[in-house]
This record gives sequence, C-alpha cells and structure tokens, in this order.
Amino acid sequence: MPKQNQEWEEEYKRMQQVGHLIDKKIKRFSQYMRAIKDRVIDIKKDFWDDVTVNLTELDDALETQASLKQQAEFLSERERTHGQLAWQLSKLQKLQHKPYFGRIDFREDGTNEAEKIYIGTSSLMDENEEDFLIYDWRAPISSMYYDFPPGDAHYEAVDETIHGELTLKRQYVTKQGELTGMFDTGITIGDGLLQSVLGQSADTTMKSIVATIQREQNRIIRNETHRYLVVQGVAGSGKTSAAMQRVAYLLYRYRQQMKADQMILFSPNPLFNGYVSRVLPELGEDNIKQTTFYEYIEGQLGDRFVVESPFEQLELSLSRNHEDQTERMLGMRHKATKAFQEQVDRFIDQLHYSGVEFRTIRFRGDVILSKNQLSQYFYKQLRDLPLQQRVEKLMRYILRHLKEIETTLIDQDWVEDELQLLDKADLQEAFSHLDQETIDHHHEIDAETQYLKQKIVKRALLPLQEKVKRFNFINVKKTYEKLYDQPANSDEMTEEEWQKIAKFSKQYLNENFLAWEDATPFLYFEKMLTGFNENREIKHVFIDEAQDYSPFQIRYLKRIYPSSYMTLLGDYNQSIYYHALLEDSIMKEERDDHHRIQLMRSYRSTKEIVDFTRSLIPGGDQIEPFNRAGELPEVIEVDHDTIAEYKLYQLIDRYEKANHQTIAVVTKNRKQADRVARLLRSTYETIHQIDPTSHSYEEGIHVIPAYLAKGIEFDAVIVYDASAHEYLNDLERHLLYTACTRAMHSLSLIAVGGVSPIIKEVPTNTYRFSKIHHVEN
Ligand SMILES: Nc1ncnc2c1ncn2[C@@H]1O[C@H](COP(=O)(O)OP(=O)(O)OP(=O)(O)O)[C@@H](O)[C@H]1O
Repeated sequence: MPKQNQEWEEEYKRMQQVGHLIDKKIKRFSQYMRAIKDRVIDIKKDFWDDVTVNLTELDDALETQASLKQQAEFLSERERTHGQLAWQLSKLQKLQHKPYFGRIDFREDGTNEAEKIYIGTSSLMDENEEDFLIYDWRAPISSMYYDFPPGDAHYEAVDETIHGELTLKRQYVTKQGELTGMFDTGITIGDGLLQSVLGQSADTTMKSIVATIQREQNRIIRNETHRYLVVQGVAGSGKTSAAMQRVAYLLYRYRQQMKADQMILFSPNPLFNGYVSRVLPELGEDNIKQTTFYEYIEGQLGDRFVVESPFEQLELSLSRNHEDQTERMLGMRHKATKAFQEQVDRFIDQLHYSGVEFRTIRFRGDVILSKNQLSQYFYKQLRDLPLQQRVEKLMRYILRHLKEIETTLIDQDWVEDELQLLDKADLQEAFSHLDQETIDHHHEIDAETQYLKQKIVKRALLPLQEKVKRFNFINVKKTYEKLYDQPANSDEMTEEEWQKIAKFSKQYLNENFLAWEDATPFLYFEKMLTGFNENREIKHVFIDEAQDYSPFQIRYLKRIYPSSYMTLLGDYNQSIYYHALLEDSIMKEERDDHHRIQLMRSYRSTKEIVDFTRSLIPGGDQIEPFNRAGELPEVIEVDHDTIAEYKLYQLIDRYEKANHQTIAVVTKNRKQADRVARLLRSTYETIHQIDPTSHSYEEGIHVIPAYLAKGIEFDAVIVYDASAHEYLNDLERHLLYTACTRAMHSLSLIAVGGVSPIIKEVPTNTYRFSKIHHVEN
C-alpha cells in the first residue's frame, strides 16, 4: 500500500476508534447520570422517612437537625455530581461530531521520538484515563498548532519554555464524526481549510474559528499579561471572533478563579448580541454577560430622564441639516474629550466650597429639613471632609433626623385616621407583638394603639428614607446645570462657542432630556458626588467596536470596573460617531498601560471586495486581503429613483439565484431604510427590516441602516444609495466603508444622481461601473 494510503487508513481508523470510545463514554455517563437522578428522586420522595424527627428533648432535636443536615448534604452532593456529569456529557456530544480538527507531531529537544498531539474542542483521555487521545485547543502544547509551521517550535509550559521541533502538521475534515479529508500543511494554518470555511454562506449567528485561528489572532486569544489589551483590526480581520475565542480560553485557563458571569461584553447593538450568542455554547462554554453601553446608561438614568440613544444621535449627525445643528455637533465633539472631563473635574473641585444644590426634605407637605439647612450642614459642619464623605455623612444625618421625629409624628391627626383603616393582619400582628404579661386591659389597649401608630409612621416614612439613601436630597441635575454657567477655560474652543453649547445643554436638561453626549458626563458627575458603585465581581470587560466610545466613556468604564482586565477591539476606519473622528480616539492613543495589537489581514470578504473597500479609506493599501476569489463589486449610477428601484430588484433576483442566503440592502439612515423596505414589501413576501431593538436576523432579504449592520455580515450587500448626496464627509466615508465591508461574497452599490466622490477615488479596475439612463425592457 502506498504510504499516503496507509496513513489515510490509519487516520481513518483512529478517528473511528476515538469515535467508539466517545460513544462508549457517552453511554456510560448517561447511565451513571440516570442512576444518580433516580437516586435523587428516591431520596426526595423518602426524605421524611429517612430522617428521624423527634423534638421532645434538646438532644433529640439536635439529632434530628444532624439527620436533616446529613440528608441535605447527601442530596446536594449528588446534584453537584449530576451537574458535572451533564457538563462533561455535553462536551463529549460535541466531540462526537468532530473529535479533533488538527494534529501536530512534536519532538521535544533531548528526545528522539515525536509525540502525536491531536487537537479538538476539548480533551479526551483514553480508556484507562492515562493518555490524552485529544488535547483541548487551549492546552499550552496546542498553541504550537496555531503559532508554527513545521520546523523549530516552542510553547510555554507552567513555568518554562519547552523547545523542540514540529515534524508534522495536519488538518482534518470530518462529517458526522467520520474522517472525510486531511491535508498536511507547511504553513501556520493551511489556506485550504480557511478557503473552504470562508467560502461558505454567511450564517445568521457567528461561528467559532477554533480550527483555523491565525497566529496573530492567537496572540490576542492567549494574551494573559496585559491589563488593557487594545486590538486595532481592519474590517473582517476577526476581532470579534478572536474575542469570543479569548473568552473561551480565559475560562479554561482560570476555571477555578473565574466563571462566565464574571465577564461582560459591551456590544454595539442588540442584534450583535444575538449574533455572537452561539459561539461560546458551540465551544462548550457558558455565555458571558452581554449588554450595550446604552442599555447600561439607560438602566442608570432612564427613570429620571429621557436618554437619547446613540443611534438617535447618529441619525442627527448624519442628517443634512448640519447648519442648524452646528452647536449640537460642537457639543458632541467637546463632551467626548478628556478636556471636558477635566472641565467637569474642575467644576467638582469648586463644589467643595459652594454650589451643590439640595432639595428640601418634606414629609406630607411639611418641611423636615430645608435645603438651606442641608447646605449649611454640608458646607459648615462637614466642610473639611472630601465631597463623597460629606454626602454620605449628610445622608446619615438626615436619616437620624427622620428617626428622631418619628415620636413627634405619632400624635398627628393623619396617623389617627390611618389607624382606623388598618386591616386585620396588622391588628393581629400588633396583638402578638405585645408583651404577653400585660395584665391591665387598659394598659394593653394603649400599648397596642401606640405600637400601631409607630408602625404607621415608620411605614409612611419608608419611601422618604429610601430616597434619602439614594441621595435624592441632592439636586444633581440643578448642580450639573451650573457647569454650563462656568467659563470653559479650554484650549479646545472659544468662550463664545462654549456659551452656545451651554445654552442648549441647559435647555435639554430642563426638559429632562439627556442628549447622548451628555449622558456619560452626567452619570460621571453624579457618581463623583454620590460615589461610584464599583463592580469588583467582573474580572474581565470586553468592548467591541471600541472606536465608537469616547475617551470619556472609556474612562468611565475603567472607573466602574476598577479591578477588571479589559480587551478593547475596534477599527478607527469604522468610527461612525461624530466624536470618534477625534484624534485622541482610544484606538489611536498610545499609552504605556495599553498593549496594542494590530490586525491587517481581512478574512470576511473576497479579495475583489477587499481590494475595492480598502481604497475607500486612507491607508487602506496596508490592508491585506485573504486570497479568496469572487466577482468584482459593481457600481451602478442611475438618473432617478425609478431606475434605482428597478436595478435593486434585478440585483436581489440575481443574488437569490446565486443562492445567497442572506442579502442586505444597506442604507445610510433609518428614513431610507423605511422607504426601501416599503418599496420591497410590495414585491417580496418577506422583508426583514432591522431596527435598534432587533435581537436576531434570519435568512432572506434584509433592509438595515449601516450603523446597525456593525459587526455582522451578509452573503451579499447592496448599498442604496451611494450617491454624492449621501456620502461626502469623513463620517460618511467611515459609514460607507462599514456598509461595504459587511459583504462576504457579493457587493454592489446603487447611486442615484452622481456617484459619491469617495467612490470616485477608488481605482476603476477594482469594480465594474455602469451608468443607466433608462430602464431596459
Ligand atoms: N481564523 C479564522 N478562521 C476562519 N474564519 C475567520 C477567521 N478569522 C476571521 N474569520 C471570519 O471572518 C469574518 C469576520 O470576522 P469578525 O467578524 O470576527 O471580524 P471583525 O474584525 O470583528 O470584523 P468587523 O470589524 O468588520 O465587524 C467572520 O466570518 C469570521 O468567521
């Protein structure tokens, strides 16, 4: 038999054998689990029969207690074992479909023989639990699979670096647990496998990339040394994929110290949350916490303000009424900066001496403590303390005061009135509470009334006490407003410009409206006064699309997660918020405490699409396309809407015939999306229109504003409309780039009137251009 065939035979057989062992283990685990379950049911059923309940004597009662405790411990021990087995079983079931995807043969220096290391999503021991048949992809030794071609290689073991030689590197293709292909590779990860993975249709949920992780991505996944890891990666470079793999890696490495719910992912929108939600379960791990920054802010402030969403703010900055909005735009920019944070900090410093606005404490309309009294106490008695301590002390002072007045309130008429309205349960409770030894009947009635009255007063005071505990006695809004009465003293803008910002900012606050750019500064300000409720439970924060966060927002997040590690992933060319055009964007900032990794290779789209899209942005020539061939993108210029609509139908039909599962018509804003969706609904039965609340998407035709398509991908993308009227400035350039880079296999752009000048900068050999003046029959 030729060597190749023989090797194939051996590999085929091995996978079969491993498969049998997995089946066997699954069977054994299932039986064991069933037995435990039956036992637990029996125990629960017979629980009271098996404990001896005797409470007559102290000794007997203690014995009963011990017996109960023993039974309960026995139960929980069984339940724990059941849980662990279920977890292992689910891992085995995953291995059943694909036991392993790779193999390296590694000969450690000083030894003669190479060890065969088979790598899969989790590890598997042989029958005797002695040798690894499969190594978990996250095991230290597995890292060489991602990091080295055959030849010299090394990996980090517990406390030393192991050197040696990779004598073989092999990849496997499997179907339902059966080996269907294998190839040896001379490079880090074979392009062949990657080609076939990337050539597939877009999924409506993200897949794990465990079998084809690239070396540069592996550096992100396995980074354990840096507190703040910043990944600047071009569109489609696998930032999100690497982040999800990194979560799985960290959960494996720190299994004893960290659980999935101690990590949190801030994502750009709810749709993205749904999109990535399957990756970790696919890898056999629990999902981590997920939220959007807006959801977080809304949770903090939504009960007091109408908080503008980032998308509403974006719609505004993308509208063509910039002229009317000059001040607002100026404000958006300024309020994102560190300079503004310093301005807020300076203002807070001043509040040490004067300026905090208080609310008069009233109870049933009567003044308990006037705002002047509170201010006096704050600025005189407590003046030597730091602000937050003062606020805390003042809170305690007010609560003490409320306690003191309880007795004086008891004799007020309203208490008597409420006494008459008490229900039976209250009266019964009062009886049982009273001292059993009260003999004198009159005495008893008095005491009972007194007790009930106290209870009425306490109950009535409760909501006020709660408010006080939440520092409601400080009028944060009114205090914050005073910030806008201060001069800016900033190099960033003239005082005149600041005055304009100040005017509308105050007006918004008065209307209880928090513009998105004011939301974080306001919350920061509030927390600086009343204290940050720092979250030390969370050990790792992931921020995707980090380029869209202002420096102010990032600083805020660092503040509320003070002991957490952070992984920030983004792409400054996809910055779509007005403030994010600032030079001091987090993605560009060089800081000693930030470790930066750049990803320049783009995997999502065909080479043709990458060649086109990279020319839309400055410095795009640095972007390296992955070599997967497809058709040239198409730019279609039409004279008016009717032809555009006709072309839109034509393209959709073409993409449907090409078997593209997900087709997206990407618009610039919501208004356009509404219009296009209305139009398409007249022809197609199902059109999915994505809005800021969408949590998932399906196969079919979608209409989506570009800013909601962030982070996700489609087989085919049609940008509508890519005209000079819509895409002109830097922000729109980023938006257009984001829209086009969502396409995996096909991309076309329809422009009504003149094509955007941004597209005109793109070399004409990277796309097909057509200009249509009338509809062909
Ligand atoms: N090593 C890899 N193996 C297989 N597929 C990969 C790999 N890296 C990236 N991909 C694929 O490329 C596509 C883009 O990946 P991902 O969404 O993680 O990139 P991104 O950098 O977050 O993109 P963007 O910033 O444009 O949203 C996905 O389909 C992903 O599965």
